[in-house]
Amino acid sequence: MMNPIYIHQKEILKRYKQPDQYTHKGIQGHAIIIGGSYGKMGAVCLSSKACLKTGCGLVTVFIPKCGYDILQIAIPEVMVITDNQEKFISNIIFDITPQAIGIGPGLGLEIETQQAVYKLLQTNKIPLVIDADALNILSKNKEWLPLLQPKTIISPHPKELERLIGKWNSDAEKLEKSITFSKEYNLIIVMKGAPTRIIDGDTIYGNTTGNAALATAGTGDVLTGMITSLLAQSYEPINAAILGVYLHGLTADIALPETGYQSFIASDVITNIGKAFLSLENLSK
Ligand SMILES: NC(=O)C1=CN([C@@H]2O[C@H](COP(=O)(O)OP(=O)(O)OC[C@H]3O[C@@H](n4cnc5c(N)ncnc54)[C@H](OP(=O)(O)O)[C@@H]3O)[C@@H](O)[C@H]2O)[C@@H](O)CC1
Ligand SMILES: Nc1ncnc2c1ncn2[C@@H]1O[C@H](COP(=O)(O)OP(=O)(O)O)[C@@H](O)[C@H]1O
Ligand SMILES: [Mg+2]
Repeated sequence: MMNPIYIHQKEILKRYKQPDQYTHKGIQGHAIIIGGSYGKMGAVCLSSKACLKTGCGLVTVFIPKCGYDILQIAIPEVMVITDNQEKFISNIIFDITPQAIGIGPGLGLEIETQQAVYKLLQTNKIPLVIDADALNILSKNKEWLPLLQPKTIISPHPKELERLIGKWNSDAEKLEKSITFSKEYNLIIVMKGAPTRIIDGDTIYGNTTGNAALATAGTGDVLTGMITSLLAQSYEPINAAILGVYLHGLTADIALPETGYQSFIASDVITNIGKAFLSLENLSK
């Protein structure tokens, strides 16, 4: 098995694209975040806000009806499309053409939601990030995996990964099984953990940022929004995954002296995305 390529500043600066002074929101990418269910609308709030704060020009969410007021009040910059169902998603239809889709945060596992995901995967050609319950839905329906477009990004935490690839007995076996899975379906796996590793076929990237402050509800939902944002801004999927994971970890490193491990929450990731980007800008000068 190959040694990991460690993602340090040098690796990041090779991949980071500086903003164009004359850009406008219409060419900064339009992303859609699909997720939410009754009691888990916070996951979509976090994900969509992180998506905007990572530089995407326009962000739309697709959520069940019960989330309409929540989203519009929590993040006025985000546009909202609702499902016909009140408490969960049952049919994903939207009349926009986004450049990237993030699906899964807070989505739930209702049978109708599972069917809606199936329908989307059957026709979707837009770059996609799959997380949380959308991954759990795939675990319950593994025969749908061949529907995924090449280089779709999946971002499982260890339990979600186990549901997808089965149990492992050592870290080496976990990596081996993940590489086999990545090659079989031609996927990029953001293998979340401490540290997070990114698997693209036989290539393993090891992230170098982040700390235990990230062990708190919703930080994964934020990461989904960040990676989706970079995809919508035309980053290649592997670069969106690498840069997203790096910046996400960097926010926790930047915030730690002020928040300590205990009081850091997922919203603090979002608050510090700006400083994380600025540190890249300073380095590239
Ligand atoms: N505010 C909101 O709206 C929020 C909404 N959210 C939404 O909730 C939905 C369910 O997502 P979820 O991840 O909480 O549940 P689930 O898939 O059963 O996994 C939990 C189990 O996995 C394990 N585990 C996890 N991490 C691990 C690790 N690093 N290392 C090892 N094990 C680890 C651990 O298992 P254990 O160790 O207990 O066996 C744990 O019990 C999803 O849609 C999500 O988006 C949340 O994001 C929170 C904020
Ligand atoms: N001890 C840790 N050190 C570094 N990163 C961590 C640690 N614990 C969790 N993380 C990171 O926090 C995020 C948690 O994601 P996830 O489990 O999906 O959370 P949620 O579903 O609540 O949003 C991942 O990016 C993971 O790598
Ligand atoms: Mg998660």
